[in-house]
Amino acid sequence: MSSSGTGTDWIASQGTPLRGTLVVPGDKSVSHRAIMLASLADGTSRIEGFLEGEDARATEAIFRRLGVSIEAPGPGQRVVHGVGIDGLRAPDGPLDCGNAGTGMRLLAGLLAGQPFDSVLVGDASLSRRPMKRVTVPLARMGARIDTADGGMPPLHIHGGSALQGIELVTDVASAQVKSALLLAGLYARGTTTVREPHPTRDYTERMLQALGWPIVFSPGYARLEGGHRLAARDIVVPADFSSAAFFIVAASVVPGSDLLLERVGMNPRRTGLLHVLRAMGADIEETPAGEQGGEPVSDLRVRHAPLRGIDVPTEHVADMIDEFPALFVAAACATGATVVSGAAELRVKESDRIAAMANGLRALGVDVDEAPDGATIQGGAALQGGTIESHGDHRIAMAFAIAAQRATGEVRIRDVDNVATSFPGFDSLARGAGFGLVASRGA
Ligand SMILES: O=C(O)C1=C[C@@H](OP(=O)(O)O)[C@@H](O)[C@H](O)C1
Ligand SMILES: C=C(OP(=O)(O)O)C(=O)O
Repeated sequence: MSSSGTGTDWIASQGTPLRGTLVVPGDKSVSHRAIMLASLADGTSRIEGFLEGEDARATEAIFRRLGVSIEAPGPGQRVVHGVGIDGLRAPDGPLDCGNAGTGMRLLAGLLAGQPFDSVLVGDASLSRRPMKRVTVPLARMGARIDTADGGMPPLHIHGGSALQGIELVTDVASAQVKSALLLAGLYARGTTTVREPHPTRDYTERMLQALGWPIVFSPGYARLEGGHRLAARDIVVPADFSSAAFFIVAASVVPGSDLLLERVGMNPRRTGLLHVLRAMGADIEETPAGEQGGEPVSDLRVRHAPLRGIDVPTEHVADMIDEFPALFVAAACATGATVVSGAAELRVKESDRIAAMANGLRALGVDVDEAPDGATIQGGAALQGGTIESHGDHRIAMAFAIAAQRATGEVRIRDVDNVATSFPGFDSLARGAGFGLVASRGA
């Protein structure tokens, strides 16, 4: 997605207290994996709650190009006719991952094990994101992948390599890297073992197990061997915690709010934001609502509460990696300073999220000090109106839509089309809950 400002803008301003009951769309991480693993399974899998966002749809389109028949009988529904672990066929051209780091990195591992060549490309933002984190360890397994200069996409993956299972310790805490190695491990001789510096989301491991592939895993550790098969199974995708996070923060910071978010996915590797917000004084009542697709889900009732700044414990960073844009806004609305550290990964997401949030908050009158791996946000000052660059990053755009609900003037958020990658319909859901938010042609 371009960051030139030629797309849609939002004009956001204070609305009413946030009230009502919301269900946010399906989890992006689970949706990518559901398409991938159902495609490789023997038999037909039905997916419910599939995220109708551009990232997950890009992965779906890629598997169609790889010869998998996927029906879409209704919104959020997919019927995937699996071709079996060795059933993918060579694509007739480059495969477009769109804006999705998850799609490209997981596919790098999966396609490295195929007998055919493939090329993975992405949009302008994805084309600037680092891929050596997957290509270097995959090369140690025997994969042959060429990148552009500096380890950037496109990825030219040479098929027909004999992969060898090895033990790898990842340099960064990244579920994408871990998953790429495990997916290559499906095609490797012997055992692939991955250890992580901090535990990350384990959806790949859980879904492999649910589809019958023997795997041993615990936080920060996963081990599997090649040579098995996957059995088709129906998959229910829970609501995405990272999408719910914007409403959790919004209801916390807008006075008078009382919002119920129903059946939110509560995988413990995703919910770091809840610990941090509660430590800041947030009022979040959690009622377990059973399981969906093997994941715990809860109803979350969030009421406005005064927040105070904290030092964010680094142990929570990996468990809230996509929630920092929203957290920066909570910090700006809290009294006192909030210190974020150990979060250098934020600099290599869809945008440099530390710089994008620091610059945007400064434009609204907030004092922010940047560090290489985080920032100190001085909360408590009244937020002003202003113009914000989203840098074509969905999470930056949504974070500033929340900030605007506390601003004294109008906030123009530029270039918000990218929100459709993870949260299609965010603006209408937000307006329904009480946000002041209208779309406008980019100025
Ligand atoms: O595995 C996944 O589905 C994801 C892992 C995280 O990325 P990293 O693995 O780069 O931390 C996260 O930021 C991304 O939105 C989704
Ligand atoms: C970083 C994200 O996704 P991806 O890496 O898949 O582009 C995100 O959704 O915030």
